[in-house]
Amino acid sequence: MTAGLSVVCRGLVYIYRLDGYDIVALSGVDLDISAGESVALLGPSGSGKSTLLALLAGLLAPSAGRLTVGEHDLVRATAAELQAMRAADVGVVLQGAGRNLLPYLTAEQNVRFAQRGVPAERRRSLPDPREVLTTVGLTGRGRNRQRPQRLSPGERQRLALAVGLAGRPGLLLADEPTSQLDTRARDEVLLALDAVRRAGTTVVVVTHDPDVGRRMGRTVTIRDGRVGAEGRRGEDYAVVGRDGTVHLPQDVLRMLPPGTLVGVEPQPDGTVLLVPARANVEGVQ
Ligand SMILES: Nc1ncnc2c1ncn2[C@@H]1O[C@H](COP(=O)(O)OP(=O)(O)OP(=O)(O)O)[C@@H](O)[C@H]1O
Repeated sequence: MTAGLSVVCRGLVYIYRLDGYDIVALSGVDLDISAGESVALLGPSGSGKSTLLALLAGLLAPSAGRLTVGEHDLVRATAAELQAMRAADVGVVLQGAGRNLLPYLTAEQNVRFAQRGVPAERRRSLPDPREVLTTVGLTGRGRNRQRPQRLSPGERQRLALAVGLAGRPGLLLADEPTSQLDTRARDEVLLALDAVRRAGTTVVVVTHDPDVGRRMGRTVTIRDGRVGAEGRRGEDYAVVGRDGTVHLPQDVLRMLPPGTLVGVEPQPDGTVLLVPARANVEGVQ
């Protein structure tokens, strides 16, 4: 078993500075992920998913707010501490399997190479590369001795996962691990992610694929740089932001387009009614 790492984001902000302009990619993310939990990050293009993943990986430093991964405070950490965290505790699988792999090494050598980055005192307790390949279903038929080019797209993606897992991280982050795969290859990757989860690793996956979301147990939808909605055990919820705003689901937004005046009426049974103002009410257009 691997000791999964928890994640805490509080009012997390990230601003890109580009040609003198500020681009606010994350505008106050509040998110708790428990040790060993698996979460799919969903959301429209440009909503900030990849930026959040890069912050969790310690590849970007927060502009404001709080962020901890296990015992690591990623706001206070020095560059050397972040590097040590990445080497020992966090596995990152970049979008596009090939970007994670060295083409001239075999599958087994790719995993072994990734293990070299782990601090020496931890390296002794790492699993054999073949064991890591077994976790992602990549054993048999001599696949451990194949170079990435000789593997199928699904196998390559699973090898990329194995490379991310090589150092037995407490947190695995994967950006779009099932994109550009056919249904069968995608199912193989999902099975591999199930195995990673069962081993106790915390898993955060950025995806556009609703099936991946369903499989992960919990979905977190990023909208306009913050958590807009969550799905848990098949139920969908809007999330109240720290400023009291709520992103309404699309079907409700069609009934209450932006600019609609609504009365917010708490009910005795604990529910809350949103009542659109009638257009003929005096003073209300
Ligand atoms: N390197 C960068 N420099 C400037 N702005 C950036 C940079 N990377 C992302 N952005 C901007 O930050 C915002 C969030 O981008 P991000 O890539 O995190 O979103 P995303 O949800 O992952 O999108 P996608 O699903 O298309 O990958 C967008 O407005 C994007 O244009």
